[in-house]
Amino acid sequence: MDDGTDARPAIQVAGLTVRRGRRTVLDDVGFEIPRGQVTGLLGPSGCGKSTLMRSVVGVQGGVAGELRVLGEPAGSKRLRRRVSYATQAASVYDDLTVQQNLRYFARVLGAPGGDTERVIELVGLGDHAKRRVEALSGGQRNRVSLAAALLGSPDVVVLDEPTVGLDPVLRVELWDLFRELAATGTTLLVSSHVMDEALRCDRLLLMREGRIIADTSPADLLERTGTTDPEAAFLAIVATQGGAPARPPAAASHHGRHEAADPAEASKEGTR
Ligand SMILES: Nc1ncnc2c1ncn2[C@@H]1O[C@H](COP(=O)(O)OP(=O)(O)OP(=O)(O)O)[C@@H](O)[C@H]1O
Repeated sequence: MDDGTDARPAIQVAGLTVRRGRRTVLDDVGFEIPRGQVTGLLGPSGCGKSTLMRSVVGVQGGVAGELRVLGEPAGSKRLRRRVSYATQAASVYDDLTVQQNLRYFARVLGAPGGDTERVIELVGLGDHAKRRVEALSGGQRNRVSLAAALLGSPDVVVLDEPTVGLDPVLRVELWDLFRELAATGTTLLVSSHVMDEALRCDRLLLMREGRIIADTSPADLLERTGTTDPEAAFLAIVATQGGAPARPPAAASHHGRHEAADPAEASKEGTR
């Protein structure tokens, strides 16, 4: 666990450019993420959120630029147990129970005994611990994946759209969990295309078309744009940049999952 004595930002990114195939998917992106806070990465589908997260955890190919996590180069061995990542597609075994999945991941990660039960409770799956994952709903499966990302209490937790497919009550519960984790010193980077979730973050990175268009806090975002809701704020920022009107991120309530086109990339995906 991060002891909080290192004042450097948890994540430092400068001049990050990513090419996927012939496309420049991230274009000269730079930002810093403070420790012990929830930073939201928000933007419309396809703007590059997943690519950015994959870069931060060191599993993205075609990356140029400077990326440091907890002071180490992104993806370095020393970060293996300190940084966790839950992809959009739940990375779990269907034919095992929730508990068996997490016991397996706990062994692989060398997480302490008892951690399995702790994370199952944290994500609210206590009543489903003995059920096979194939019998769970999509949102419950995603929470198994989230639980795996919390094993071993990593210092930095990167979560790609963790609230997709959840009902409003569960969404609120998960955001409360993120806040609790941050209060104990964990740094969270959480992506969403639902702009309402912006208000639950400490910091915000708004993205559009491979660029960061705002690096701000929820209060500053609303004040700066003179708006009362984050969706309007996003549109206001796009307008000030002279861009074409964007389809507001929140307009999409459902959301397809990506598969890495490159099998090498796909094989690198996992909960950690
Ligand atoms: N394997 C790939 N090869 C080439 N281009 C890709 C590949 N994967 C994604 N892209 C493109 O990169 C861009 C960014 O994709 P990315 O998945 O990072 O966006 P996103 O903001 O996470 O979207 P979503 O919210 O829908 O998950 C998109 O335009 C997408 O079409």
